[in-house]
This record gives sequence, C-alpha cells and structure tokens, in this order.
Amino acid sequence: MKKLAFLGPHGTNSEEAAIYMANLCKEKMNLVAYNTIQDAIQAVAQKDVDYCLVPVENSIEGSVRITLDTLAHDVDLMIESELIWSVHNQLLTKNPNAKIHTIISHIQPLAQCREYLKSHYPMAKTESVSSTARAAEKASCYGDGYAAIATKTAADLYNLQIIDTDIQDVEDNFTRFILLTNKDKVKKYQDVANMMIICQIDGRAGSLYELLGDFACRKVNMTRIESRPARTSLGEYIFFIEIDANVDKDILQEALMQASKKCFWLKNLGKFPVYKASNKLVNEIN
Ligand SMILES: O=C(O)C(=O)C[C@]1(C(=O)O)C=C[C@@H](O)C=C1
Repeated sequence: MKKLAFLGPHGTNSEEAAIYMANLCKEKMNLVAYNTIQDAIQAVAQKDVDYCLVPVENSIEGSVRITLDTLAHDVDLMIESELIWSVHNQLLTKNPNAKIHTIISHIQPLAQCREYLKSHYPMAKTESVSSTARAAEKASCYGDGYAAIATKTAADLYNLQIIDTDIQDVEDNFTRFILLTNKDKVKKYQDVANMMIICQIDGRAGSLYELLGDFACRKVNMTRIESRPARTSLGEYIFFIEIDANVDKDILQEALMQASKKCFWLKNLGKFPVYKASNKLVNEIN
C-alpha cells in the first residue's frame, strides 16, 4: 500500500485534508503522521513514503514559509496536485468554566484569528506549537485556563470542549495543500490548472521585468509571485512563480525555456490539477 505523510499528530487540518486527498486519488493509502512539515517533505525525498500533503498558502495569512523554503533549498520534488481546503478554527478547552489565560496553536491559526483573540481574550498569552492537534493535546494535558485553536476532530480526540466555532477573522478561510512526490513517480494529467517554478536571477535593473516578460508576451498568465531570501547573501532573493497552466503546452514550454535562460537556476515543480474540497476541478467550477 502507498504511504502518504502529513503533519501530525492525529486531528490536524493536514490530516483531514490528507484523508480527503487519499479518497480523491481512489487508492488505498496508509497515512503517516510526522512531527513537522519539513519531516513530512523529507520523508518523500528519502523515499520512506510515496507522497506528502503539505500546506503552502492560506487565504488570510499567506505563505507557509517552511514549505516554500524546503522545496527550494532541501529537496527535488514535484507537485502532483493541489487541494484547496476550507479551514474552520475552533476554540477548545478542557474546562469551559475556568478563565482562559493561555491560547495555544500553530502559528498560522494564531495569525488567522488575531483580531478575534485581541477582542475576546486581550489578556491571554499565546503559545505557538508545531500543529493545531499538538496544541489540543497540550491544552488537554495542562487543563484549567488553557485553550487551543484546533479542529473539531481534535476536540474529540483530546477530550476538549468546543467553546467557540469558526473564530478566524475572515469567514472564508482556505488553505492550499500540495501533494508532493518524486520525479519518477509523478502522474501526468491532461487537465492541469497550475504550475509552479522557483528561480534565482541576478540583481540587475530590469532582470525580473525581463523574466516576467517571457510569460507576458505569450499571454501566459502569472497568478502569484513571492520572494524569499536566497540564503546566499543579504538582499539576494529567489522567486516562487505560479502560472495558469491551462494554456497551449508548446507556448508554455517556449516561455519556460526563454525564462530559464535568464536565471542562475530554475526548478520546475510541474503542471498539476487543482481540486477544491467539493471534489471538483477548479477549472470545471469556474
Ligand atoms: O496545524 C494544523 O492543523 C495543520 O495542518 C497546519 C496548518 C498550516 O501549517 O497552515 C494547515 C492548515 C491551516 O492553515 C492551519 C495549520
């Protein structure tokens, strides 16, 4: 049976999304929990597992930097598909009658609920841990006065009560998850919606403009660009570029070839379909 890694322990958003993804793949998969996102990605690179499903971007808080940095610097993996997952943050505690003084969660949900926490628990301390389920586990173990922002599943698993639901600052809260695998295993799809590349260019005036021009002049739509430190020197950056891959494949290939000539290096993470958790291809929905 194939193995799919996710950020654990049991009860994370990642696990719920991984269960959904395993069903989408119509394959029986063994889901394996890892302590960090980095460990889950490395498990694929080291071929301990076949896939991992990791968060890459949230609609409120933006990039999951550890995913981007690991993809750029530490591994050479491909994206097989993407899943857009609706995230519902619940406030959980062991004893609803005790005054809450500490709220524990993963940094992403703590940020997704910043305004709520400021207005409802202005005096409470926040503590960030490796995942929402880990936060629930801790809140359960510490008891009175501790709360966790986590999933409904985590409330059941760690014996906590839900004292408030959907506490994120914006009701619609989506996280994009990507399914990563090794180059020799990646499936090729006909219907692709997205493509991701990572590259480094020189710091000359106009070099980014010229690179983007290779896509613009062919009417290839760039949907996202993000820079992160190149880790070579202060002020040197790498770029994560996402492209609407639903275009003529020869035009896309030509744009990529021309763009790659302008880069020190360019990593192509592939073209892939994007699913919404309603189980439909995004290009079919729109
Ligand atoms: O802690 C979890 O439950 C996770 O699955 C991680 C994670 C993240 O890293 O963004 C995943 C989705 C949500 O945005 C919140 C947290």
